[in-house]
Amino acid sequence: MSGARLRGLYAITPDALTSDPDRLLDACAAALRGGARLLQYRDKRSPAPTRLVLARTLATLCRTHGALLVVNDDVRLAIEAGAHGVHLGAGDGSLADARRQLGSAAIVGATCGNDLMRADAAIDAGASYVAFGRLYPSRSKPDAPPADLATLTLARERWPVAVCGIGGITPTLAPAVVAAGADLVAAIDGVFGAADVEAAARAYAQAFDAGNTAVETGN
Ligand SMILES: Cc1ncc(COP(=O)(O)OP(=O)(O)O)c(N)n1
Ligand SMILES: Cc1nc(C(=O)O)sc1CCOP(=O)(O)O
Ligand SMILES: [Mg+2]
Repeated sequence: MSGARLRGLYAITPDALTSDPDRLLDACAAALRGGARLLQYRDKRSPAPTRLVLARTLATLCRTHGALLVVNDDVRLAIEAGAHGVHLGAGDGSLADARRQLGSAAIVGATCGNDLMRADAAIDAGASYVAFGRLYPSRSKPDAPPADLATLTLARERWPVAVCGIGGITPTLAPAVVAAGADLVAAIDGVFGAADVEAAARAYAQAFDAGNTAVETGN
């Protein structure tokens, strides 16, 4: 599936579950059953051996569901785990080096804030998608600087690579993000903070259904 266009719900693992692998794996399985197309393993707390075991298990789980695993921050872990790719922010190392190490079929995602020039440089360096956020107030990352839906629209018009929106996106807000031009809607709390993770993921996935016009701007 790596060669296919990236589109759909992009669920990102929450800090709250990284210390409880069984609950983490159950919640990720539910998100994938609900229709998440990409899963990001984002774990800044666990020791390296635990992260390798979890990343390998999540890569297998994603394959079982026809989905893709992206590892946050760590190219080496992505390779060792057999993940489909990596997501890198400004301080996480070179996108071009990641592309070289992972190969042409891998996913290499880049944090771009609200900055189209950063996106331009990321695409030149080989990014598969460019992520803009935070679009709404975020409980998971409250200090992330704000970004506009209009930036998604400009990026969508300008480049052929996938455009990702992130930050405070709930299932209710997802249709507005897709309407603005997002190919990928990334979310932590809206998926994994839900009482029913599978149902929440399904609600996000519906934002990508043709003809969904249930746009709520959140403003
Ligand atoms: C899809 C997606 N977009 C943005 C980020 C943020 O990455 P970064 O700026 O490196 O911050 P951390 O997530 O590492 O705290 C992301 N992880 N995923
Ligand atoms: C990890 C992350 N990066 C962001 C950015 O703007 O770059 S916002 C964010 C948190 C996303 O979680 P939630 O869906 O719970 O707001
Ligand atoms: Mg990072």
